[in-house]
Amino acid sequence: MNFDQQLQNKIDLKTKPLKALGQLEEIAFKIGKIQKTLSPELISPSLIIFAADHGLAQEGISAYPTEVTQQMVLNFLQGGAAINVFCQQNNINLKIVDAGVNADFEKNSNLIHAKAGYGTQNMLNANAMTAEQLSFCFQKGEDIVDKLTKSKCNIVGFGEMGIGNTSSASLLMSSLLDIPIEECVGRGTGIDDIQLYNKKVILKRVMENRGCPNSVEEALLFFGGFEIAQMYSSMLEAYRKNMVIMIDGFIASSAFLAAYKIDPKILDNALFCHQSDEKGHQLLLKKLNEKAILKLNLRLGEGTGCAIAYPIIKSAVEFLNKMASFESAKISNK
Ligand SMILES: Cc1cc2ncn([C@H]3O[C@H](COP(=O)(O)O)[C@@H](O)[C@H]3O)c2cc1C
Ligand SMILES: O=C(O)c1cccnc1
Repeated sequence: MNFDQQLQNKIDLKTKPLKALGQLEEIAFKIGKIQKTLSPELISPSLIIFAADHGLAQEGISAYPTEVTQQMVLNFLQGGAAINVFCQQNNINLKIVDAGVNADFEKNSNLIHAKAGYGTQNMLNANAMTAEQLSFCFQKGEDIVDKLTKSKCNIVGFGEMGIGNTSSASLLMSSLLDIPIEECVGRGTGIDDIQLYNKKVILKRVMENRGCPNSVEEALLFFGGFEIAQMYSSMLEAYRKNMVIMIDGFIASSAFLAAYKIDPKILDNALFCHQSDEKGHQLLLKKLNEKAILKLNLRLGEGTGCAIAYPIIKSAVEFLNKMASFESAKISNK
């Protein structure tokens, strides 16, 4: 029996009808395969929120003002956001990264300073970032995950905060998958019909003004943001370090899509924690041929889908390690 067969056999011989633990069995198989063991472990689960501002937010493409990005970073540091509550509930270690917020923050042990600028450029008039800023983001994203693995962490989720970033995510999705932008644009923080119409017009104009990117790097350079570029390189580094990678909603998935375009094998390490209500996410998952763990109509970001799905992921590992087999429990198998 090869390793895959041994792992499947261990799952199949648990005291349950064949396949009766459904998607939990797929998760257990995936994690066993990542860690190349029949007895996988989840160590020091962590979640990193990348925060940054977006120049395009000046164009009225979000329901909320840009100051909310910096205000939410303070909320994360004070423990008051949704992600704080769910991370605390599930013992997930949380770090916040200032990837390029339009404000300066006081030193804080939970805040990582990785500022590429005070927000991206307005993409209508210029590339979101310079080549220097992009390579800075790549370096920081890698360093952050590298440091995390020093604490033996082997499972990491990625979240984000940045008013206007559903626009970046839609532009990345449209350009990387060659799908018309209309199919990739949604209501983000909850814009109304008129604002949605305006958002589509603006994003079409961005695409005309920037042109068609010739590479993943160029797509990130054109459409940003700093938090998405850092998430992208962090995900690739997490893959190189063979971690289990938890993917949140639409925005995190757009960063993942960019990473996938560079190295499709990253899919082997990824768990899509939930299907966001943001239009575009369902199609993105379909294009990757991936099924999310949860569908709770969340449309928040911050990594909340990862933190909520984590106990389910843990259940998959627990049943694989702790459930009796037909043989050990002396139960008749068919
Ligand atoms: C209070 C508040 C908390 C948030 N936490 C995440 N987002 C989410 O909404 C933003 C994306 O939506 P859009 O592109 O429409 O601006 C991101 O910051 C995302 O993380 C929030 C948004 C708000 C207003
Ligand atoms: O799915 C997401 O990541 C999302 C959706 C809406 C707003 N912010 C984030």
